Amino acid sequence: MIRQIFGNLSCHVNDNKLIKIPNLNYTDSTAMSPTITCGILTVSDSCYKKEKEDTSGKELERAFRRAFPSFKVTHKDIIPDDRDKIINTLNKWVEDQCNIVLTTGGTGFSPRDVTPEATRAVIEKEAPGIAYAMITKSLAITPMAMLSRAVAGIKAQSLIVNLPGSAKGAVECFSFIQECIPHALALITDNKTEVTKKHREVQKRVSFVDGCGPSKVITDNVAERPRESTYAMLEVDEAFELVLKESEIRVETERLAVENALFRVLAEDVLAYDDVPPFDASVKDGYAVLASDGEGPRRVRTALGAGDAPHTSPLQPGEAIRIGTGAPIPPGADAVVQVEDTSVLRKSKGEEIEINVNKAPVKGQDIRRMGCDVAKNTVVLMNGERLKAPHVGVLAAVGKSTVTVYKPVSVGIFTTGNELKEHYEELRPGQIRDSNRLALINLLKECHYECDDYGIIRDDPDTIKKAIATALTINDILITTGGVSMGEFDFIKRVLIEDFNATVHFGRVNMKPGKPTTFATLSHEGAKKIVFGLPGNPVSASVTCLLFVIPLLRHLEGANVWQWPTIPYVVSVKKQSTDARPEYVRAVVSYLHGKIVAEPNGGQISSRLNSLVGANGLILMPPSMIPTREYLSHIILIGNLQT
Ligand SMILES: Nc1nc2c(c(=O)[nH]1)N[C@H]1C(S)=C(S)[C@@H](COP(=O)(O)OP(=O)(O)OC[C@H]3O[C@@H](n4cnc5c(N)ncnc54)[C@H](O)[C@@H]3O)O[C@H]1N2
Ligand code: MOO
Ligand SMILES: [Mg+2]
Repeated sequence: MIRQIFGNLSCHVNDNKLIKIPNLNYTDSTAMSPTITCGILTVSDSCYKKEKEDTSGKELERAFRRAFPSFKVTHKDIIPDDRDKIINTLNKWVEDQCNIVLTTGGTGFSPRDVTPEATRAVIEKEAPGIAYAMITKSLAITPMAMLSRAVAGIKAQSLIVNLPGSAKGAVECFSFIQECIPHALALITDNKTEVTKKHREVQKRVSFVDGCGPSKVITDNVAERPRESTYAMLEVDEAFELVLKESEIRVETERLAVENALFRVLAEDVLAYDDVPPFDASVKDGYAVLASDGEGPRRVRTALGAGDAPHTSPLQPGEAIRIGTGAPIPPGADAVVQVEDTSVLRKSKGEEIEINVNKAPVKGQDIRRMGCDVAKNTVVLMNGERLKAPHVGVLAAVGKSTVTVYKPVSVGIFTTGNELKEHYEELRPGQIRDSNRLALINLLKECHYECDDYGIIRDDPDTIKKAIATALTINDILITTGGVSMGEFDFIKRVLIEDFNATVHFGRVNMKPGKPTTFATLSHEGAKKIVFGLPGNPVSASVTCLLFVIPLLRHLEGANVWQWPTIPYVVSVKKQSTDARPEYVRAVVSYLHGKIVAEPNGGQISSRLNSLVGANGLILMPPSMIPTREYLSHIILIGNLQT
């Protein structure tokens, strides 16, 4: 059974423990007063006529509320692509003192698209930087972004921003500018306290950044570093949803000879060039006969083996043609009688002259009809299927010599830590061997992904910055390990934010192991890049690679199955630890006497990589405060089930 592994995890959540900060990448200045108000205006002929649902307006409102829980959406409307109507509505909302008006729709090239023109007629000052930011960031996702004509500007104390008409485009563009909205509004409304605070923040050199969310902590000084992480603790399923949502990058395809395509994912539906088999063929070694002759004697006219062409005149009543398995059925014959159901009546010089059919044949018996395995011009394999041995065999059978497959995204990896040495080096006091790099590179290899190795990087912001820049110039996805928790040498998040202007979508996940798992996207040299900052503890690094990185790689590679298979499993809740996180227990899972049995694979401390040696499953243990003794959970199968 294959299904999404994270689908049912939310039931394991202890709500009291959740810190729900839905968006991490803005400053929601709740301290600003009075309450900021927003209007969301959908400009669309078809939505106005109710021919289409207004998903863009709804999604945008949702994104806005998530980003700014303390702001109020006071105005909403759907109007047609009509210049005067747009102008009137915008003017009315400005008069009503809406602080920010987001429009969606009418920004493109079609004749009816007039939102930018109407907006320009209303605003007093244009804010081209906002439109520029949206276009630049969108270009990293799609070249279509260059077709946007969106305008942003200020009238009185209102900021008006045009967003694209598609729900995805509108929400995406909003996410690109949301960070600056509170400060923009503080400036427009002349909120001096907020403005000064922000200016001080921006000018200060950032040393400890933990979180870029509401309680962004900025200090030069270790004694003032945050005592609590300011990253929201996301549930695993929430976090993975974000990974999927935020990881849209262009995936290329290539054409490969079938013999080199093992484990690649098909990027086309494959049609059979030929019928398989290409002719009616015998299923047995025996005699091609006429069923209507019933049982009794047959004169053996000739013989046909596999590979022979059936160039014989049609079979006559009373005749048989000796036939081999896979040989073409001769014209006229309508059944095959296996040799076991016959006896020899007459022979000459070792050749059969006459045989007896001992059992009356049935019409069609032991004949494999042309195209019965695969019919010509039908789809035999579908886009998204990963090619394993039988797939390659089927491709060969239907006469396919090359196939279009997706190119796997390119991945790079480095580990961080001043304590780390290569596995072949001598250790000095305080040093340990780097096990994460080889474990992860080989875990990826097991899943058929190659990655570029950038070695061990010291815990130093400049060195980390250079390593990230080098890797992201070559790779689309970067995996790092270490340096993502609360320590004074944990620099990964800080470098990503400060030096790469990355959006850190999450920096903490409610899971054991793997709590400080970090996921960020950024634009580097004009292209969108993805960074997984995995925790340094060896088990944490491997488990989070299994649960986040590998499913994403499969998804990006176009595979229609990207999650590990799961099986339902009842766990007995014995432990009572203070650590409330749901735990992914490394286990040996077997099928014994009709039952699934799972044994934890020794000590489960996050440094003990041996817990993964021989483990084929991760038992999801509920958080320790769940009071029941038995709990229906599931096992994630990361290897083959033992029997
Ligand atoms: N005050 C807090 N401390 C820690 C927390 C926390 O919430 N508050 N979280 C703990 C958890 S959970 C984890 S997991 C780790 C993650 O730490 P980092 O990602 O910052 O990783 P490092 O500090 O660099 O290293 C942690 C640990 O792993 C060893 N390590 C690192 N890299 C490798 C490698 N390539 N091969 C082998 N071993 C490696 C390193 O020596 C450390 O022992 O943070 C906890 N702390
Ligand atoms: O979450 Mo950490 O990964 O416990 O060791
Ligand atoms: Mg650390």
